[in-house]
Amino acid sequence: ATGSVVATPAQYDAEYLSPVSIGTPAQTLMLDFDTGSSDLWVFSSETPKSSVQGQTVYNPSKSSTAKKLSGATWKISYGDGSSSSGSVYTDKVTIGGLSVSNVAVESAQKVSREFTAEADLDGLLGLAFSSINTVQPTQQKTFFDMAKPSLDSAVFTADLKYGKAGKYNFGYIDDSAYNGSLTYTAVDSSNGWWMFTSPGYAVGSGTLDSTSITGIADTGTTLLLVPSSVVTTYYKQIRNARYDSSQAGYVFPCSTSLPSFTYAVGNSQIVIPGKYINFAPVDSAGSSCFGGIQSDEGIGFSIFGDVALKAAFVVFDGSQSPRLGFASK
Ligand SMILES: O=C(CN1CCCCC1)Nc1ccc2c(c1)OCO2
Repeated sequence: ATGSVVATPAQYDAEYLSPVSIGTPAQTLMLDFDTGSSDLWVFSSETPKSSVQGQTVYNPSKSSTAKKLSGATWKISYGDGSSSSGSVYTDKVTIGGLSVSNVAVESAQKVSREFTAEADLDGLLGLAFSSINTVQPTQQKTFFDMAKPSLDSAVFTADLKYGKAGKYNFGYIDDSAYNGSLTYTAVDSSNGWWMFTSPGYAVGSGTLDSTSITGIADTGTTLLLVPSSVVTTYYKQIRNARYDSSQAGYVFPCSTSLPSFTYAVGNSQIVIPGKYINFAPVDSAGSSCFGGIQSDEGIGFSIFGDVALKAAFVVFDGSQSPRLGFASK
């Protein structure tokens, strides 16, 4: 089996949302596919009304295929400080024509204010390793792990785009979606993430600096978060860029033309065009813009978020020895 679903950007490409059908008859919600976590959770009929502001909710009592996972609970907090928690059902989940039965659908009984404020986001679909799923007392498998036995190939691919709809595919690699060839690189999944080491980077047309960057391929994080030495080197190339402590990041005039940022993958390179690194205006006047490359200070590793991933076609290979494949496009 295979599946293919659109990934539509929201809020200046801050997140990408995909339609997911849950239950019988189908209840379709817009979920944020997150390769940085491993819980499929949704706004639901159990979410306090005061916490639901525009989201579409999943109602298990209206699904003939829903089953309560008795005694199971979940609780998750993300690097940006947001969090959610609740109860667990199993139900049929269909993504882009790919149907999987008995998938753990985690019903939110609490969500933090960041999620309430995100009217377009109805939940998350975790695509990291099942070893970091938060359901207790019985840890649950991700949608991808549940689908794997039925897939033509044990892979999914992320083809996110700048300011327009991209795609997530399951079970196959669309060789027409990228240029040249895929370069595969080793993954350390021991902490549950798609972690890899980029052997170097370059700013603009400069030569490759062989400072390696170890981080996770994370579709759920908006920006590229890298060591401060790399951040400093990048913004040093931009006359009017400065660190704005009130924004806790580098900003520059929105009219600035930005240098590209290149990250190495094995012996090949992915070039992030400068315009991808102008993330969003920090003020309504739109005079000052927030950089798409910021520091990974305090995280413990770097994060190749959407700013980095949307410059590539990325294969998440979930075979016996997981690996990541990158190609330019
Ligand atoms: O929290 C996230 C991504 N997260 C995915 C689920 C929705 C809410 C955002 N990323 C993240 C991860 C580490 C961080 C960080 C942000 O800010 C500082 O460290």
